[in-house]
Amino acid sequence: MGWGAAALMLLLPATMFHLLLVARSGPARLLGLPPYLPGPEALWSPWALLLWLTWLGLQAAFYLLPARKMAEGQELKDKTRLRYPINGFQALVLTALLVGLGVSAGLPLGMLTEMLLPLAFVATLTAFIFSLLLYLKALIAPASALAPGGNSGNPIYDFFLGRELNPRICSFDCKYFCELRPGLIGWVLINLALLVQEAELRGSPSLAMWLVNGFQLLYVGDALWYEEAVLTTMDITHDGFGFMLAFGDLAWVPFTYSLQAQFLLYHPQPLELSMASVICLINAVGYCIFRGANSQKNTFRKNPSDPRVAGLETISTATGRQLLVSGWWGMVRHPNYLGDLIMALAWSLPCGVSHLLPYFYLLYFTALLVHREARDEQQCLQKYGLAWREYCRRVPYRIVPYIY
Ligand SMILES: NC(=O)C1=CN([C@@H]2O[C@H](COP(=O)(O)OP(=O)(O)OC[C@H]3O[C@@H](n4cnc5c(N)ncnc54)[C@H](OP(=O)(O)O)[C@@H]3O)[C@@H](O)[C@H]2O)C=CC1
Ligand SMILES: CC(C)CCC[C@@H](C)[C@H]1CC=C2C3=C(CC[C@@]21C)[C@@]1(C)CC[C@H](O)C(C)(C)[C@@H]1CC3
Repeated sequence: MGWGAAALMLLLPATMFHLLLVARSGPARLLGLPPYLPGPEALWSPWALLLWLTWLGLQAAFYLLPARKMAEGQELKDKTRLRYPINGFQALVLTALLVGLGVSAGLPLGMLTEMLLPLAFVATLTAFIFSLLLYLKALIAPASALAPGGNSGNPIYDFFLGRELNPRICSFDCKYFCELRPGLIGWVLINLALLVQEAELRGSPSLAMWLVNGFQLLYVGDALWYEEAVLTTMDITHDGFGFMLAFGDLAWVPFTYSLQAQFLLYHPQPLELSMASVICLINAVGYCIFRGANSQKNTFRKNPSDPRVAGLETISTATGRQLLVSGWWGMVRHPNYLGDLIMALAWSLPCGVSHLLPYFYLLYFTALLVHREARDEQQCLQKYGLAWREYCRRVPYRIVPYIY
């Protein structure tokens, strides 16, 4: 258990650096060796550290600004509910305004692309230090504040999965903040820097770069617009906050999710308008399924008699909650994952089919969602018992109709 966690703690950052190095290399081979191994001078830069800490500080300041709404989380073991500020979209807009002001005052945004390696390094370092502090903090937390997993007694495993469910410093919720702000907004900022750099190098950004930027901005904008929905995801309600999530949120998301744009900067791809239209259509279909399914479930969970969901067929469970068996949730058991995967395909297609590298996200994401689906299935079976079995009988496919 501890060995597996230790191996992942080495493997995940190594994979991220591999991707960063390979994306800028000529052959861009996902499965090949990286072109060179970066020395300390390529990884360490005090400027990158300063920039990273400023970024975290800025996002933390935006988090603390008055919010348009305070939302309540799920009920905790001690029957209390935490409150969360809903101002993520506001943070995105304020960041965009600040960056816009900076660029018009001559800030060389494209230069950010030269700093990706040292930035990824300091983000990884921060994730390690942060997880260590979280681990220590959990030692003095009451038992009711601990996550169901991550408390095995094996320090390496617990450090990796995270011991405390909702670590907070006063009202500042560390996990909720990291899940949506620095990493997700950082991802679209890196994408934008790559677009600006491409324009500087080649006169204008390519159509492929526009598409990747547009699609991923839509995804991040959507996540922040519907921020409240993240409060019901298993990351917030079930998983502890340890190295996996800290590294995932702070380093993995911004530096590997921007892989397609990184690839395009170093490997420009021609894209015809007709093909671009097909790709836009694929993204739109994926987005409609993803948003439709997530909103349908959230509306239903908030108020089952809401007219938008009141006509849907349901199964009653012994807990008093109901399960949807028609609408999006009657098509497959995880229609939101299906939509997300279709979008992931649309993000890679602008990069052409000559390289496997831009499809890394699609491959990784498929593995992540298949694993996540199995975990969720297990939890639902425990929660709903026979009613869940009945749901599985009526909706036999998990993610892809007639296939899986
Ligand atoms: N881009 C990325 O890296 C990632 C994106 N995601 C995305 O995050 C989103 C949230 O995913 P996730 O938190 O995993 O899971 P879901 O949003 O799918 O939530 C699963 C929960 O929904 C409820 N549920 C399941 N079936 C039904 C039904 N038929 N009727 C009503 N409620 C049902 C159950 O909880 P209950 O009954 O308690 O309400 C279940 O535990 C997804 O869109 C996913 O694609 C996720 C991970 C990574
Ligand atoms: C480093 C590991 C290999 C894996 C780490 C996993 C994390 C990167 C993901 C776990 C769940 C996530 C979610 C989103 C981003 C990726 C992580 C943190 C999410 C914020 C993306 C935007 C979506 O709209 C969402 C539904 C809000 C997502 C919630 C889960």
